[in-house]
Amino acid sequence: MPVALCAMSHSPLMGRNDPDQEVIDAVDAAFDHARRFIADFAPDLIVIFAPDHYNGVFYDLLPPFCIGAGAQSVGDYGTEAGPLDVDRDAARTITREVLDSGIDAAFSERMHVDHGFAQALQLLVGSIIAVPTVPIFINSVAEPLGPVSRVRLLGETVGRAANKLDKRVLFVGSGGLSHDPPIPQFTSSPEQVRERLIDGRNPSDAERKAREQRVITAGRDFAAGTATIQPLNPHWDQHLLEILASGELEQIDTWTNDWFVEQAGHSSHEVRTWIAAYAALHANGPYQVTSSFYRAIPEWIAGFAITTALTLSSNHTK
Ligand SMILES: O=C(O)CCc1cccc(O)c1O
Ligand SMILES: [Fe+2]
Repeated sequence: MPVALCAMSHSPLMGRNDPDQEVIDAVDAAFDHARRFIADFAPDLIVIFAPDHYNGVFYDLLPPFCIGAGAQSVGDYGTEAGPLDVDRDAARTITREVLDSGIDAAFSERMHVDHGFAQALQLLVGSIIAVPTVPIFINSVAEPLGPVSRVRLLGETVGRAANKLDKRVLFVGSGGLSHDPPIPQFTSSPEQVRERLIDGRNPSDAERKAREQRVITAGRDFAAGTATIQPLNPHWDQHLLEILASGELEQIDTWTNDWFVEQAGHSSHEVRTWIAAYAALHANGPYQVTSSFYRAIPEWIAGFAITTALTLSSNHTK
């Protein structure tokens, strides 16, 4: 069965701290294109790779990867809350293949997910329950992180597993590219913040709002040039997009985690979700990027990209 890919940056500052209308229109057009691409492909299943931002996964038990056979969206930043429509059988099949191949992914029957998953699903297919989904968490925020090469191998095995499902599978990656929003680092945080990073589920409405407001304010300051957060890096972003489009994903294996941070900020690790999605596509044969949008958007604290891709064998088949 054919497979396809859509990878996209997310940012909860969309609609909250907007850039010029011209930029919004360009992003809207790129999302319209992605939505049409997905509608034309008509996926039976979405396998979505996304990070978490201390809303669903915490330092009390922090796996590098986790596959959900059931998942619950926390509804941060006004995203849709509640259960995702998870294809439990597909999740178990994929998990077995991943574990058999020697990738020690965690597994959850009730994975808690945040805007990393929900915003992507809402923007691409309208809702967190529009299309049966297998959600795959990739830690991209909470250090320490393992080598990025492992993410490629995870994606590859997920791609092989998806190939055996007898379903039209869309791989989605959600996150990135260069950006450094104000997410606390455990080692440099005071005790009270550490506690929230260890076990911060179910914050009060006031706590959640205060946190969200801090990020929104940071976006305003960043766009005004008065924030201390790291600049976006459009050159690095373009370079990454070129490598992903080339299919030579092993090139990224040599990039160290420190280099990601130096070049593109702490949250650039979120491109792990893109690497996994592209590796999953790659496992199904040579592919072609069919559309690629990029803008550096400081208002959203995001090197913001949207790409779509198809394996050559899925082109023009249905
Ligand atoms: O609230 C947070 O923890 C971070 C929100 C956030 C902001 C900009 C870009 C992102 O990718 C993102 O996730
Ligand atoms: Fe993010």
